[in-house]
Amino acid sequence: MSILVESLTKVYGTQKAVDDISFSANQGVLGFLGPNGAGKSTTMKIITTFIPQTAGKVSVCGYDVNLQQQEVKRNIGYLPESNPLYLDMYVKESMAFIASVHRMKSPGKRIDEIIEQTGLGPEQHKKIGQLSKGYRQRVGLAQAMIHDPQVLIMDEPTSGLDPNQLIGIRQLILDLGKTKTVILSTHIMQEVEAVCDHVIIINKGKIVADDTLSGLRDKNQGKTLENIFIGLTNGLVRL
Ligand SMILES: Nc1ncnc2c1ncn2[C@@H]1O[C@H](COP(=O)(O)OP(=O)(O)OP(=O)(O)O)[C@@H](O)[C@H]1O
Repeated sequence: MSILVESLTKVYGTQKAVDDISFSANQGVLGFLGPNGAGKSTTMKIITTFIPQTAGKVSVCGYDVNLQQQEVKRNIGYLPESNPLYLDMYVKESMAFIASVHRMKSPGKRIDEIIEQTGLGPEQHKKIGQLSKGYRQRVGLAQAMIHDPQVLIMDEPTSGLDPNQLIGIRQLILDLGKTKTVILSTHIMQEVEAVCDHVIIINKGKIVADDTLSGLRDKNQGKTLENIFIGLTNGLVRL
């Protein structure tokens, strides 16, 4: 199992952001959905070792996020929601920097490969600060993928992109899901329909649906994914 989350809870002060959730993920694209404040980013930050949990157990490729952080980081790529980038660095220079953080030896070939894969070729000689939002997002993706991790966690990777760029990034996510485990957090239901095999819906820190996209549709015949989401996150339906 690539990702195993067991009875995970996170409390910030008096606020319970994640409340005793369990799920697993394997190769493919898992859509991680929920309304604002549901606990998605918190869960992703725990899986990627950025913050500790209050209770429960999380492992990535068999490695415990608390006890084996280096192994987890080696196996995971993370594109956070507001992705911090070094605006003064050139695209290629930034890739080389991230490769050095991962202690990659002779990363030149891999950098060229990832620039090609993320469609950054035409912009690769620019500074990150000179890039459009969509291309900056591609830089973030390229940085998350440079060390070829088995697991990729993406927090709203297509927010603010134009329709052409959206298609490009979605295709990339779809391709990644053929060999890797991808967790994709998004508010765009069309995107979920386009790329996800498996869907988890979280509401107020609790999982209210965990199913394949087709399973979810079968159980809610005639409803759009948007209506299923609204029903589940307003407490009207429980699966
Ligand atoms: N550092 C923090 N300190 C206190 N409360 C926090 C902190 N980070 C998140 N929270 C709270 O935890 C809850 C879950 O937040 P989280 O960011 O995980 O939600 P989300 O599902 O990612 O939302 P969104 O879709 O808006 O990004 C929210 O009520 C939020 O205010």
